[in-house]
Amino acid sequence: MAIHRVNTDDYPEQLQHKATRLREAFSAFTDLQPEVFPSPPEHYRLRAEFKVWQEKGRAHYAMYRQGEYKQPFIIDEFTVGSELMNRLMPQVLEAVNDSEVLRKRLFSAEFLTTLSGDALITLIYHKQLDEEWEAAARALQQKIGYPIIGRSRKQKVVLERDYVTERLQIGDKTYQYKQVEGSFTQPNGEICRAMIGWAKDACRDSEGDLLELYCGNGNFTIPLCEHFDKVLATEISKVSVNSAQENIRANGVTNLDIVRLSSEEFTQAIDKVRPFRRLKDIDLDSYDFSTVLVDPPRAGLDNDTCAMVARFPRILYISCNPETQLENLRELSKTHRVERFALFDQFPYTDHTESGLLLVRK
Ligand SMILES: C[S@@+](CC[C@H](N)C(=O)[O-])C[C@H]1O[C@@H](n2cnc3c(N)ncnc32)[C@H](O)[C@@H]1O
Repeated sequence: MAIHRVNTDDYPEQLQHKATRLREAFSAFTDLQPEVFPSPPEHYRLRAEFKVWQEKGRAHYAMYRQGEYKQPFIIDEFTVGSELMNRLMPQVLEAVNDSEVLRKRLFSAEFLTTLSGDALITLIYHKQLDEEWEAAARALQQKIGYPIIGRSRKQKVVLERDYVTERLQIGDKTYQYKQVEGSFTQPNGEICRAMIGWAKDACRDSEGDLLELYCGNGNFTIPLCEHFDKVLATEISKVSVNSAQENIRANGVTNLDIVRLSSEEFTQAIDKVRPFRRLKDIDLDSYDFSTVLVDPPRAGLDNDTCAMVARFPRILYISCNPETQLENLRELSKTHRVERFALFDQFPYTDHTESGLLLVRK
C-alpha cells in the first residue's frame, strides 16, 4: 500500500528550475523573464483517472509510475487531487467493496471535481451494466451525494447527469461553466484561474474583435468577451461546442458566436477556399479582428493555421507544450515580437510546462 504524496518542500526549487528551462528555451526570441504562476503545492488536480486493481476479492485504486507500465502501485490517498476528490475516494471504494455487483470487473474510476464543490464519478467496467448494477450505483449516488456514471464497451449509463458545474472567480466577477464528462477541461483549477486572469490582463486595452481557435467550452472566451466588441470562437468537439453554447446563456454573454470548426476548416473558411454551411449565419467579413487567441492541443498549430494566425496584429498563444509553441514561434517571430511571456505551473512535480505568449506585430 502507498500514499501518492508529493514532497511539497521541493516545490519552489522545482518551479524555479522549470522557469529557468523555459527562459533558456525561448531565449532566441525574447529577453523577458517569464511571469511565473505557481500552483498550490497540493490538492491542485481537479480530475484524475485511476486504475482499479483487484486482489483477493477487493478493489484498490492504483496508478502506474512513469515508465513502469507492467505493475501498477496501489494508492490509498492522492494528495495532488482536490480535497473533495480525496474525501470521495474512500467512500466510493468502500461502497464498491461492499457490493459484488459494483466491484466485479470494475477496472477504472475517474473523478471530476470543481473548485466550487461539484463532483462526478465515472466507473468503467469490463461487463455490460444491467438493472442490478444500476440499483447499486443509485444507492451509492444517494450515499455520497454526487452523480455516478457507468461505462463499459458501447455503454454509457448516466443516472443523473453527465456534467459538473464550475464557478470561477476572476477579479471581481464569477463565471459559470458546464463541464461535460469526457470533454476537455483544464486539470488545475487555480492555474486555470491564473491563465484566464493573465489573458484578460493581456486584452484589457483591446480594440476591435477577437477570434479564438480551440475554444473548448468557452473557458477563456466567456471572460474575454467584455474586452472586445465582438467575439468569434471555434472548436472541433461537438460536446464542447454544445457546452460553450450553454455557457454563453448561463453567463448572459451577448457578443459571442461559437461555431464547430477545426482550425484547419476555419483557415479554409477565412481564406474563402470553400464555403461551410456551419457558417451560414456568420458574416466573416463583418469582423474587425485585432486579436487571435489560440490554446491548441500538444501538437501546436499546423502550418496553415500558423500562417493564418500570423496575419493578426496580436496573438495570444497558450500552450501545454512549449516545444511545439517554440516551433510555431520560429515562424511567428518573422512578423511578431514577444510582448509578454508566462509560465503557468499546471503540472507541478512533472516535466510538463504550460506557457503563455502575447505576440504583437512588429
Ligand atoms: C488544450 S484544449 C483548450 C480548450 C480551452 N481553451 C480551455 O481552456 O478549456 C484544446 C482544445 O482544442 C480542441 N481541438 C483539438 N484539435 C482541434 C482542431 N484541429 N481544431 C480545433 N479544435 C481542436 C480540443 O477539442 C480542445 O477543446
